[in-house]
Amino acid sequence: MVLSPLEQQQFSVVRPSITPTLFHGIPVIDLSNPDSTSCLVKACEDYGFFKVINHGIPTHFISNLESQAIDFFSLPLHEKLKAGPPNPFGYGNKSIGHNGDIGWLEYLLLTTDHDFDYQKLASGSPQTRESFRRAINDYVSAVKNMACQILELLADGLRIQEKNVFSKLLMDEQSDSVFRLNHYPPSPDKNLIGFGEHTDPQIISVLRSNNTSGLQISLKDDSSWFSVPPDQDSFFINVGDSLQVMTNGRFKSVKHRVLANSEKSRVSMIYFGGPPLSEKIAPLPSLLMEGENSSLYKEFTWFEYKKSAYESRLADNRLCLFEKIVAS
Ligand SMILES: C=C1C[C@]23C[C@@]1(O)CC[C@H]2[C@@]12CC[C@H](O)[C@@](C)(C(=O)O1)[C@H]2[C@@H]3C(=O)O
Ligand SMILES: O=C(O)CCC(=O)C(=O)O
Ligand SMILES: [Fe+2]
Repeated sequence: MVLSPLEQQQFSVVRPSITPTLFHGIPVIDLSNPDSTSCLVKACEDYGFFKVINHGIPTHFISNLESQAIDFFSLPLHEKLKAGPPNPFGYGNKSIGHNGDIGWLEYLLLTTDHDFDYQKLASGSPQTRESFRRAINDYVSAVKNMACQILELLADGLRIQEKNVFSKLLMDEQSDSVFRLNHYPPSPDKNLIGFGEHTDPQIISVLRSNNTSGLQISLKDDSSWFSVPPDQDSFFINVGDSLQVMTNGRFKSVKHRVLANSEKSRVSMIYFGGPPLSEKIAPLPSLLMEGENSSLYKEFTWFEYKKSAYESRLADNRLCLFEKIVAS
């Protein structure tokens, strides 16, 4: 990929100024260990981010999808562009969202229901497209089940009676979940931003990447960045804005970004578990203090939040529009 003069200007604006530190303290959750619940809750409170091992997702679902994604991204640009633009779903190149954000990446943004027209997936035989579609479906179904398992453990850890209070939103037929394949080619400059800083608007995000570094997280209100050592055999989980609201701020929606790598390409696959559009998002009553109106957020529907989020720039604080003004 080559940058146009205009893009060069835009990219120079997003050059990071702080040298990142490798973060070795990432909570590691062993999903095969029945005692992991309290560590899970703590990880969501402290960081809104953790790594999952012993997840039980078949390795071939991951490797099959990764190799088909690489085949797709290896196609000539004019073929890939036939699967775009991503409004809302399809192939995108450097431009992220519709409000001027750019990054050193190309991607495929897909619905997790059957709305996406796989015919758009560029050249190749109908069999190639069918096999790509099947690889995506197998992977997404497995990862969605894992996300639900995690959400049920979290509800349990928060002593919420209704164990599926979060997971039912992803399991709902109308769930507005998204799947994304990102490809960051080796960059001409090691300080280029691959995917600018942001929080994910949904409930939970499940990220898997190859062994190329680049993901960074920012902890709590600190503005310094920590690099996440890549691990292609594990999954990384982000708490999204909606889960922060449903837990009345107890869980933190983690700020993250990706720096491009000047030596190797990075391929990531992310499932964003979201609620149905009509779902009301508000702090769960059992997490509020009894007898007091301690809710930090105004109630909104996922449709309202998503609309507002998609009108914002990546780095904007999207939740502040929905925060209650607390009298001092
Ligand atoms: C700049 C934008 C891209 C984004 C929509 C938005 O207006 C703000 C949120 C962005 C984000 C971040 C997480 C996911 O990658 C994503 C698909 C999402 O739901 O919200 C992207 C959106 C996008 O790439 O369209
Ligand atoms: O590609 C990655 O590793 C992360 C990308 C990301 O944060 C996103 O797509 O929302
Ligand atoms: Fe993200």
